[in-house]
Amino acid sequence: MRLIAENLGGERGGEAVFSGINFALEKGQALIVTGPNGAGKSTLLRVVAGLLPVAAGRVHIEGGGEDFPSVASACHYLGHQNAMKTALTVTENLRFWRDFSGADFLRAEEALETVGLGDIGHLPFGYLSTGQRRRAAIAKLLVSRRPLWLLDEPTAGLDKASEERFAVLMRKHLEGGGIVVAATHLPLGIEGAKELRMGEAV
Ligand SMILES: Nc1ncnc2c1ncn2[C@@H]1O[C@H](COP(=O)(O)OP(=O)(O)OP(=O)(O)O)[C@@H](O)[C@H]1O
Repeated sequence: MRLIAENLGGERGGEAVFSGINFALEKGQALIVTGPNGAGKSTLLRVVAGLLPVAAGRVHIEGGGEDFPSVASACHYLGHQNAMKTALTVTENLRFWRDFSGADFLRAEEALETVGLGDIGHLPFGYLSTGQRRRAAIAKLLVSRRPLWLLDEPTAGLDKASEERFAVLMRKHLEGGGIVVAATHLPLGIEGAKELRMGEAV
């Protein structure tokens, strides 16, 4: 399976934010997207995920077969907002995402154990600290099996131990043939990742 962007352009509010983006990622490869605030990293991830329209060029999956014919069907998108309902418990939120995304992987309880939140699944998501919310959102990546992880500043708000735990999860995902595209200002602990630096030319 490959993720390919060809001459990709994106815009916000009718203004071009980036253009001419090209990359091709094979199974097991990661792309780290860097650049200053406002460079268009989040916009790029949202365009790739299909949450914003493509303004120019195209982005597609090759060799995804029947299970993953499109980027949208192949990806987990982890945005700045954690996409969890504050009034539902952490476990209820993860069960929702497991049902919604299909391709069951870990159970909600197992995913929470994996991110070190095994004892707070019963709490409403709204009670969690910033870092705990991020860890619960990371657990969302583990409740259904999707090969492409699109991650927007995934480690923002995480303590050192959680950062390291997340690096292990990403490495496992890559070793299992997954693909990662991550926008970040911080090192993510993945060796051999490609880098795309944005904000230098539009
Ligand atoms: N809804 C919107 N309408 C108009 N312009 C927008 C909208 N959302 C974002 N922008 C603009 O698009 C540009 C790119 O923003 P984006 O969030 O993609 O940058 P970023 O590289 O992810 O920044 P950061 O490092 O601060 O997260 C910015 O100039 C921003 O002001």
